[in-house]
Amino acid sequence: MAAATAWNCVSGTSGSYNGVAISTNRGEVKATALRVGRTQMAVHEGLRVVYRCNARVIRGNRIQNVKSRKLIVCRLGMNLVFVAAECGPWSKTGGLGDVLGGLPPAMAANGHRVMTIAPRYDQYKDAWDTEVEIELKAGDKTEKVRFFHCYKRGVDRVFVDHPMFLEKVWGKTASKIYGPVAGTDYQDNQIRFSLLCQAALEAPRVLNLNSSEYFSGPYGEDVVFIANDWHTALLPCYLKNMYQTRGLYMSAKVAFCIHNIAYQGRFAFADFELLSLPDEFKSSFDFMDGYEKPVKGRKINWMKAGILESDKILTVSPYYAEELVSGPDKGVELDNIIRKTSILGIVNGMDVQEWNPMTDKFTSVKFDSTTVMSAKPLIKEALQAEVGLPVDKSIPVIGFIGRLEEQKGSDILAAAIPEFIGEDVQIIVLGTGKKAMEKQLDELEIQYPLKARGVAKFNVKLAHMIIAGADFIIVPSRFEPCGLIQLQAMPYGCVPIVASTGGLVDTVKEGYTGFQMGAFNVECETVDPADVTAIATTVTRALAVYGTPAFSEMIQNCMAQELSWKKPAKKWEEVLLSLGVEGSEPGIEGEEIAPLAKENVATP
Ligand SMILES: Nc1ncnc2c1ncn2[C@@H]1O[C@H](COP(=O)(O)OP(=O)(O)O[C@H]2O[C@H](CO)[C@@H](O)[C@H](O)[C@H]2O)[C@@H](O)[C@H]1O
Ligand SMILES: OC[C@H]1O[C@H](O[C@H]2[C@H](O)[C@@H](O)[C@@H](O[C@H]3[C@H](O)[C@@H](O)[C@@H](O)O[C@@H]3CO)O[C@@H]2CO)[C@H](O)[C@@H](O)[C@@H]1O
Repeated sequence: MAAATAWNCVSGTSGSYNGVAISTNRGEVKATALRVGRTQMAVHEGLRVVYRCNARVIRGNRIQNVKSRKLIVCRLGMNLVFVAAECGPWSKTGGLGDVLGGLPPAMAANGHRVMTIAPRYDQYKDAWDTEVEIELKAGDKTEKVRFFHCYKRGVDRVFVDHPMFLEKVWGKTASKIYGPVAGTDYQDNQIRFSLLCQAALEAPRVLNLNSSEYFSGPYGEDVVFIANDWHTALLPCYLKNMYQTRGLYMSAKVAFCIHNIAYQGRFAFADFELLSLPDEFKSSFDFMDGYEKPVKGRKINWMKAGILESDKILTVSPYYAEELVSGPDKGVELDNIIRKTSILGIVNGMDVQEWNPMTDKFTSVKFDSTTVMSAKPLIKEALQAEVGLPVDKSIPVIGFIGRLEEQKGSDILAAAIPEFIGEDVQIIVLGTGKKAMEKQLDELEIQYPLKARGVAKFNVKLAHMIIAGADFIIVPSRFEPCGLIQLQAMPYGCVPIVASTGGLVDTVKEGYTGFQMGAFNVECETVDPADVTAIATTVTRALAVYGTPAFSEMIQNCMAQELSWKKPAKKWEEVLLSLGVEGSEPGIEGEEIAPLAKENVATP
């Protein structure tokens, strides 16, 4: 066993252990510090990351087993600040909120100090006023923002309070985060998200956070910011222009993660004046396209600037990373920019506490891989009864859950249903979004009363019932950066039928854990007849396997996978460490610090 670098036992049973290695019940750890009890760790050569575990302390040729739950092995770790417009469960329109809910606790579990910063859209009952108020520039005005805070699952959850967030969304639903209705944006979104980025840069310096048993005081300046999607693209610009020019945050770095390149934040070129940035940044924002919206011709493009000004560009699956640089169609005209910077894809994890068939609070029967074959038919009957379809456990049921936008291909599915509905099958479609697509859902029941149901609602309970009771989940996306639905479905033995795009390629193996339909036409204005045929033929193929031993095997393959945030978090750690922020060190392998907090669940 290798000797560890300097480490220290701050208090408790055993004195000082300088210069030894320890092995823990989570594998060998080269400890850089050791702590016993709740005593706040005195910073020892900058070491402050702590973790509960049992440990075997090896001192020369003597091995000492220390079985205290209070024993904490410490390594340096990193200070991580995630910034986003959504943060589940407090705010969510879709997968972005889920990622901000799940990845930060997984990073904290590995011993890093982790903060998320998102707007305060509502009077969250678990987040308290820190009474820290700062003044920020917003266009030609000065605005005061306050920070609210709570500490959950090992993460400092920080919420930026300003009427531009709270007044617009409070009392309404989380789908109003970006605009009054799907497809329409608030006029002042640029000011709103400029405030978010500026506040995010202040938070690590001004907030004196002490809720954690393991950390205290402000995060300081040696931090990695993880900016997510276009709303946070100003952050690297402000970091350079407002701080580093003053000698602040000199070693801080920004990783920019693209969750969906379809939304880039394109605005009139003249709006650059609103951003409180000097002209030297103009070229990073400068963008020409052939579209008339929001204005004809030259524009600013927030995401382009975020990509160019950040230190590392990531996205949410390796295959999507390839698609983004493949050409203007899939890179949505930023392919040339991303080719310059390069990009890395890490597949998302999913919330294994919420999506667990053994503990699911929305299903009457709990199951695992040994009981799935007898449990699923019972849940299927409950599902059929819930949506008003004929109750018959022998009929294969296909589910769809998703935002009703062209991305998700619900319009292609609607066109394909007549092609396969003659088979012995039922289909249940759940989603909200564009009104025309919601109407398509309403029509399903009229057209196929005994076979199909469309539910135009955001309904978490029904989403769980579909995933637990349906035999297949269909994901006919034109493009899909990662996709969480197929991840959520597989632990329930709900076999995915997916378009071959983005993360759906990385996470669903043809014939092993699901069925691939081939890549669809990414043109959003048309429904390509070839894609309609691909859905119909693949569904027919899947239905032919239903009920056979091969299908049981697929169910087992799906359920055997480890789809939590654990593995992705390790990959994220590797990338963020490579940015070389002062004082950063790897964490350790750990379990989540506290159970899932579900006090504020946003329902768009
Ligand atoms: N009507 C409804 N009722 C209840 N629950 C519903 C629902 N509609 C959707 N959901 C839930 O919302 C989430 C949607 O996840 P997706 O991965 O499909 O995200 P989305 O496309 O929004 O996000 C983007 O970001 C994520 C995260 O990076 C990427 O996975 C994805 O490809 C990218 O497009 C899931 O948790 C799902 O269960
Ligand atoms: O989780 C779902 C997606 O949520 C985010 O996307 C939002 C996007 O960032 C916003 O700009 C807005 O998008 C609208 C767009 O601005 C507007 O021009 C028009 O095209 O309609 C769009 C939809 O209303 O809302 C999006 C959420 O609906 C997140 O950034 C994505 O990664 C997620 O996929």
